[in-house]
Amino acid sequence: MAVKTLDDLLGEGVAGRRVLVRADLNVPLDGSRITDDGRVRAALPTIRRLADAGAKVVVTAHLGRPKGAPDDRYSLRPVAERLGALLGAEVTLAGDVVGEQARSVVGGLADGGVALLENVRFDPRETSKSADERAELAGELAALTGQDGAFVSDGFGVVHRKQASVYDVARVLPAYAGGLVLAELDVLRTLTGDPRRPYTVVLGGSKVSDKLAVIEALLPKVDRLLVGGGMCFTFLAAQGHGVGSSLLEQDMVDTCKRLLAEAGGKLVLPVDVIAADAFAADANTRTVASTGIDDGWLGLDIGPETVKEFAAALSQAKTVFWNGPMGVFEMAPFAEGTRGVAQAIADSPAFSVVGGGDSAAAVRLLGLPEDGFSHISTGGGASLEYLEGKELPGVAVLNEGE
Ligand SMILES: Nc1ncnc2c1ncn2[C@@H]1O[C@H](COP(=O)(O)OP(=O)(O)O)[C@@H](O)[C@H]1O
Ligand SMILES: O=C(OP(=O)(O)O)[C@H](O)COP(=O)(O)O
Repeated sequence: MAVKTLDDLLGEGVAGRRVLVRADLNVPLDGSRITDDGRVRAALPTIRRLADAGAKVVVTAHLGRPKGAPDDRYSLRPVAERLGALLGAEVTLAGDVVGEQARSVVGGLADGGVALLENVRFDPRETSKSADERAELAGELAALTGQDGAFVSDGFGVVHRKQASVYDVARVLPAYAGGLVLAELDVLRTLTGDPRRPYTVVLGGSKVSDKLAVIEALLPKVDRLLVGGGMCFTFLAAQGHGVGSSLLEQDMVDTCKRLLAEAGGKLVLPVDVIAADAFAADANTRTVASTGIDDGWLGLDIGPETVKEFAAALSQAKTVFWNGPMGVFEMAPFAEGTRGVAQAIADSPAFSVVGGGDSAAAVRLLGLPEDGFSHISTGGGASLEYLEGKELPGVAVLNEGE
């Protein structure tokens, strides 16, 4: 049976009904200041359509990776304010996830009103490995919507997570795919069929163990895999090079050795890096060969020779997918690698997709031309897992409906 969509739900009529929307509002923050609100903007159309149709919209989302307990640093307060400002209507933030405050805020919603529940990862059941615990939270989220509630899955960036507010809740409430999820899948589908070649994938960022697992599946599908960012140091260590205090996934070193052997010349690593003596914008820095980062130093960006090599490979490509910044672009001394690679993609006529919260933010924050990319996706890990051919739990569950 085909997935039911937001259009189907609107066709059924939502006036006066409480509709739970899972959005991905995981925005980059500097303290409590949102540095890029791309994900909030991407969530607007679905929320707006439901509110305009008279639904009482209850949004649930996560921010960062808190440890399953309330933590003010990860509060969605700034997001509620931004969402309200962009909608032009007040968005009340419930002070908890499914507790008394959530029930009271949701109970007080008028038709067309929007409320945001506090960071769903404050509840340990959200990310629990126990299906029973997740189902319990899903039941409590569903209960907030009352008798004729519905669930709209619109957090594309999180559909690869088998979590209570993404997966389990869709088994309890009538579930519908939101416009953002459908639009993202439409674009990514074009990359899985028969991409124009050479097909070059660029990987970086800091979610190293998540993404190392993806490389194995991607290698046979791509012509070139350029690896920078925090990703590259486990590979450099696997080649026997010193990586100093750089981001390193020690227990993946053997996997990286195997991947390097399997990849032949397809997998391209940096030849130089910008090393720093501290993780700070005012650290001392030097450009060093990637074959030798001294103890006490850490690689925080790819170097200028690497940017040239990556840019040359990208200029040949006909299809490009990029996820993960090449360095700690949030600090100016370590932004040039990301800027150089992003510019090379923007300059190339290839069909190009950039995915990921931080990668998309980098494009905007570094002032690159957004129209240089064929598509800017809100999901990094989700896009990668889709391209890898993996089933996305948050999408698969929508197919389970009656
Ligand atoms: N060499 C590095 N060392 C540490 N962190 C890095 C390095 N390169 C990039 N990063 C960090 O990676 C983060 C983004 O990673 P990730 O979440 O995997 O990307 P995305 O959100 O685009 O999927 C950025 O905050 C950036 O500072
Ligand atoms: O930022 C996200 O993913 P991304 O960094 O892969 O784009 C999503 O909000 C998912 O977050 P998670 O990787 O903590 O589950």
